[in-house]
Amino acid sequence: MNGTKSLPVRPQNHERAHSTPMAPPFMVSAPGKVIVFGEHAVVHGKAAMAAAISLRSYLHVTTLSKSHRTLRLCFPDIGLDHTWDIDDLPWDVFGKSLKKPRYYDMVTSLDEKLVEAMQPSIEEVSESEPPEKRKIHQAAASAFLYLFLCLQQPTTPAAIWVLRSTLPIGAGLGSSASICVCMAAALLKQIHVLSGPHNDQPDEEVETQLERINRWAFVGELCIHGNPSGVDNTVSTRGKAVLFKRVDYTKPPQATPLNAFPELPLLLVNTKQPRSTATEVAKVGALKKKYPEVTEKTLDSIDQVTMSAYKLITSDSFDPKSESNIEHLGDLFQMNHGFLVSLGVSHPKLEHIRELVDYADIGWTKLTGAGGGGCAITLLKNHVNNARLGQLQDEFEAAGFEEYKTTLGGDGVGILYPAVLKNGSAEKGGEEINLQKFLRAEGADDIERLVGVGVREKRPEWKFWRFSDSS
Ligand SMILES: Nc1ncnc2c1ncn2[C@@H]1O[C@H](COP(=O)(O)OP(=O)(O)O)[C@@H](O)[C@H]1O
Ligand SMILES: C[C@@](O)(CCOP(=O)(O)O)CC(=O)O
Repeated sequence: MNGTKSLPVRPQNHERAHSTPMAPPFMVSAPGKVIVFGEHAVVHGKAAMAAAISLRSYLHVTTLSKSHRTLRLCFPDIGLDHTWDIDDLPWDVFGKSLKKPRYYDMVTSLDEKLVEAMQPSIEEVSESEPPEKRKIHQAAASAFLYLFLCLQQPTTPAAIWVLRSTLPIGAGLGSSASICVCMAAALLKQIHVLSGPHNDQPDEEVETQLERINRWAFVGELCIHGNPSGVDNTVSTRGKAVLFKRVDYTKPPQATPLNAFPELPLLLVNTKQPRSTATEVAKVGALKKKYPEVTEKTLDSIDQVTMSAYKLITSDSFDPKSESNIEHLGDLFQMNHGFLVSLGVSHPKLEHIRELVDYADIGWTKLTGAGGGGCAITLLKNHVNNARLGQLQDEFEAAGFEEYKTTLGGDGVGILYPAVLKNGSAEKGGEEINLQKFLRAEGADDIERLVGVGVREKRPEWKFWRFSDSS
């Protein structure tokens, strides 16, 4: 079935009239991240340090009555609107040659038979779009469909899935991981295999839920960019900050929480140069194949930088207000960036940001995420002159870059069930967030205002799986 062409798309009136929702609409949200140290090296078994940011994805699920048999994806950020008939999906691949995975299984690679069986359903997505756009649509649709087929049944109720994000897409801030975490959590919630989240949930139970979501989010990431390390989905699921390492892909990764991640004075700047994580990761893979020894040594050096930063940040004496501590961390930023340049994943626009900061002499810059464009982070020196900073920000703007205001170390995946917020609303019982309202929100600020998890204001209706010792 082809999707509607014009967006934003709302259900037709007759669609609404015939739909007696079986379950209330609900929402799921998960954050993006910045990799502070160790991108790319982490794909090759080295350590990385990453923190959740306050920019997030939001997924809204409306279950339809039994008279409907459709599965509709409405992802307006990328202009995707596609509807499948649930009965046309390749359910019969399971049981023949392929055992259907269970929701608690650990899946670490994509099954070629399932990928192949899904192909006709993916081929019909955005047929009339230009190839580049179609690729973006098909990547997101494949991640969803793969998880849907693995986790749900042919008898699953019809639903409309609306996804919106306040994250820039393909800019190194983990947009793909945050949407995969949302999809995995919502699909698991729909089949009632998640307990909570609720206050006083024992830590072991919290761990089980987060692990379950994270495993499936990783599978979604496999569909979008082929060879993910898992750091992005891990920090997006768990929130806060983590030191992450995955040596053996058949086992869960090591993720050491960094609950007391320091409040670092960071600038986050987007070159707006589009690139794909898959391409950048493949570049490093090719370099390693061509020059195994030198590349391995460079990756090892990045590992040492990351571990050195970890030691520094977690030492009792670390104080972000201390000039020498910040300078130490800044030197590590500079070294990490240099190694990434030598791996070939920088971009002239990223170098331009670094040069502007270097000329202003107010901090240390490194690319963050896959590079090749996307974002850079700058660690500011203490006592930076405001006028100088303002001038630098003007220079960023003049170069066509965009700066984001964000805080580090927030909550991971959260659920709003049902999709109702008090919002100081006069509506009895609170304001119901239906999909029309969600689709009408214009831009990131409006999305935050309507359904944001509450970085600026308290939104207690959003629930998170939190450990007892996390502040
Ligand atoms: N808001 C969104 N809506 C739909 N798809 C998205 C969204 N954000 C990310 N994606 C999917 O993720 C892909 C970007 O992934 P990637 O190249 O890894 O970039 P990033 O560094 O932002 O994670 C997009 O091509 C698209 O398929
Ligand atoms: C380059 C890498 O280390 C980070 C990619 O981050 P992003 O997709 O650019 O946000 C890849 C990975 O860890 O899977």
